[in-house]
Amino acid sequence: MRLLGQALAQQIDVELMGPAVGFSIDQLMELAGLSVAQAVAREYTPATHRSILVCAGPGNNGGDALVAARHLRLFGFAPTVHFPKRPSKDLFVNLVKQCTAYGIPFVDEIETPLKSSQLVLDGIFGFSFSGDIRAPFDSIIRTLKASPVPIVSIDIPSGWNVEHGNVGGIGLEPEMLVSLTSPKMGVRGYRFKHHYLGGRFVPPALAEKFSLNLPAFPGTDGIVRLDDVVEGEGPAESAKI
Ligand SMILES: NC(=O)C1=CN([C@@H]2O[C@H](COP(=O)(O)OP(=O)(O)OC[C@H]3O[C@@H](n4cnc5c(N)ncnc54)[C@H](O)[C@@H]3O)[C@@H](O)[C@H]2O)[C@H](O)CC1
Ligand SMILES: [K+]
Repeated sequence: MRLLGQALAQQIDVELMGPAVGFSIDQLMELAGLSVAQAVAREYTPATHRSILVCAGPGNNGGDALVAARHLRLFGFAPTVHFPKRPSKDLFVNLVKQCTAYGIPFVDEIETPLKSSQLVLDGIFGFSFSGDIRAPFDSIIRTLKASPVPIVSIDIPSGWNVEHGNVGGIGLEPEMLVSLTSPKMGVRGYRFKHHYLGGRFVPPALAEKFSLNLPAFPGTDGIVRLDDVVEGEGPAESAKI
């Protein structure tokens, strides 16, 4: 598999939504979030991990988390969402509306709900994260790091540099990662307890164009388990596993 740097991940995103392919962000986000919920349900059950604290950030990684929350609710889990910085775009307003219609509560702080959660879903930052973690996400990430509740991260653990990984150890340390499109360079060399690839939406011609070398998704599944340590070599943008 080709590991993606920040620029390449963003370029593929742009091409997916460009004139040649024609996806809308809503479509991609729905498929991404559904695959995250399916991967969570593959590894955890409502009997043991019913209460899930979903932390949604200010970008599309947060949108994926809101979509996943909605599907997790239908799969028998009880998500609670913390979404402190909400974009004004219709897409996000409607995702909040949908969660509310599904009876999913929104909370203003995470300390209390974290104590009664069995799992955290990390949709704080994705492939556009860079620089030092700004408020309020700095304290959210600190609180999550200090908690024993296991974390599932969407696309890349939040706080990790997309290309260089957990620089300074400031990022989350999830037990599960659901990479979307293809794993990011920052996770090279790490072994997660569970690592899945989701986001089964890349047209074969685009995968070919970028030499993504994606694994086969079994049957009709939207997810595939990646068992190996994420390895890769070569310069930025061209690392492979
Ligand atoms: N093709 C795909 O794989 C798809 C992936 N999806 C998901 O989208 C995210 C990437 O979304 P994007 O909106 O580009 O960015 P982020 O979610 O990473 O967040 C940007 C957001 O965060 C703010 N920010 C950046 N750095 C910091 C910082 N240091 N401190 C505080 N805030 C920061 C920034 O200002 C923005 O507001 C990808 O990872 C997938 O999860 C799509 O859903 C579908 C297609
Ligand atoms: K994340």
